[in-house]
Amino acid sequence: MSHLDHTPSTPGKFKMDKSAYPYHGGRLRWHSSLAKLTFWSFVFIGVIFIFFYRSPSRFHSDPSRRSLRTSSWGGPAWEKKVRTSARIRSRNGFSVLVTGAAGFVGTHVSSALKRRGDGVLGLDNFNDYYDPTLKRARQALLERAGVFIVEGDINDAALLKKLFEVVPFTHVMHLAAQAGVRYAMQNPGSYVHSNIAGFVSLLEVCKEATPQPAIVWASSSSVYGLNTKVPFSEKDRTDQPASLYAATKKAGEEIAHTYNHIYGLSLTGLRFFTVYGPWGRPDMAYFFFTKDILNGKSIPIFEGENHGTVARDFTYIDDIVKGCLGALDTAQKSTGSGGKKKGPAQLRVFNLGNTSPIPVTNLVTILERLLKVKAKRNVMKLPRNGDVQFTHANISLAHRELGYKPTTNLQTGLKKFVRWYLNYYSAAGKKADAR
Ligand SMILES: O=C(O)[C@H]1O[C@H](OP(=O)(O)OP(=O)(O)OC[C@H]2O[C@@H](n3ccc(=O)[nH]c3=O)[C@H](O)[C@@H]2O)[C@H](O)[C@@H](O)[C@H]1O
Repeated sequence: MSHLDHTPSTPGKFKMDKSAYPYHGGRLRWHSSLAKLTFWSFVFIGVIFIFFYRSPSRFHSDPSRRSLRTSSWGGPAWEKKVRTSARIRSRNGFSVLVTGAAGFVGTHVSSALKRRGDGVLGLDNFNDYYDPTLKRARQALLERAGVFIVEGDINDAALLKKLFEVVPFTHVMHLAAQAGVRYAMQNPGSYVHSNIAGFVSLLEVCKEATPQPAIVWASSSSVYGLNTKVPFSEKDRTDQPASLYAATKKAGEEIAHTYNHIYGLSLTGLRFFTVYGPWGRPDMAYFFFTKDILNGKSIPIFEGENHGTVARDFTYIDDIVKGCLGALDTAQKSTGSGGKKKGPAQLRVFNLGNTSPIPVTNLVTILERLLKVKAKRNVMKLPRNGDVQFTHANISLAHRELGYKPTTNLQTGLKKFVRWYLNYYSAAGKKADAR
């Protein structure tokens, strides 16, 4: 019988029993030291394996985990870049921290603020929810305009604290989020990480700041969920979200109420309505429809029950930027400092839409004309993926309070988008990467 039969099933309790061996003298001692060496080598390899296997994977596909890893920051040169970027260059200007600055809306808002003389510092984790090269190209655009984007995650409290130590930001334009209605079914953790934990992490640093900044942040038209009353008004119910994305944006509005109530933070939520335009997001329909029409690929066009149309109140990016700047310009100061509230603070929510919902099929027709290519339409029932059948914004409140007045219709806006798309993707022979 081989001595292996004496090996218990739980190796950890394994104890070498010499009596199981018939040999004595030098040979026995040699055998037992070889066995010990073999045993401890396996233990050592096991420990190494566990260490590497358990450590965060550099190639983990879940952006919500990788985005916590931030590149190195700090030091005098880095602080100088931060201060220079955030320096106010116009009388009564603002110093704004723009989170998600390498994103679609973030890039446009940062550029507009910088152009009018505000100080702007960007923060972005450059995750790969969609093509990071597009984010890097936006970053280069902003760098040329004098906007520095710190590479980091809004969940990195130490980094946020450092930024507020270096710059007394007057405002935060919070646009960093996990966007996309349908992706929430594939990666729910990313929505909790960015839209809930990330927002709380940011608010925790803002409430401790002295002075506290005023905060304007991106909510979403999706909070109206399954509502049927149109157009959607800010006072309407928002308790029937159709997607996890919508639920995290609704939660954001409740979290904003809490930090306003306890700490005196001035908070303005903007409910964006399907924003589109140059430098847009490849995961959105107008963008990947363009790519697929050009590539002769069929495009899935959703329709409602009984062939009902699916429509969106598509809103052009330049109009959205005006709404964002109007919200920043009318934001009252936060009343607290160092985490202590000193009086009631402003709390607002606005619809930023175009007030003219357009069926998706019409969007495709406009794209066909602009691209001069016939689309291969694959009409299909609206899948149960978090999509809603229609959105339609009542913007009278934003018009009254922010002076918000959208001027770009879908035909005009898509023409500008297509011009940018053809130029961007042909210029460097870039491959369009839409999710
Ligand atoms: O307003 C918002 O707050 C949200 O706007 C955007 O969501 P949506 O309005 O869903 O935009 P988008 O995906 O471009 O689909 C456009 C239309 O095409 C339909 N659609 C979509 C995909 C497809 O394959 N086929 C199709 O018909 C689809 O049913 C829809 O009717 C942002 O992504 C989101 O982050 C959030 O900001």
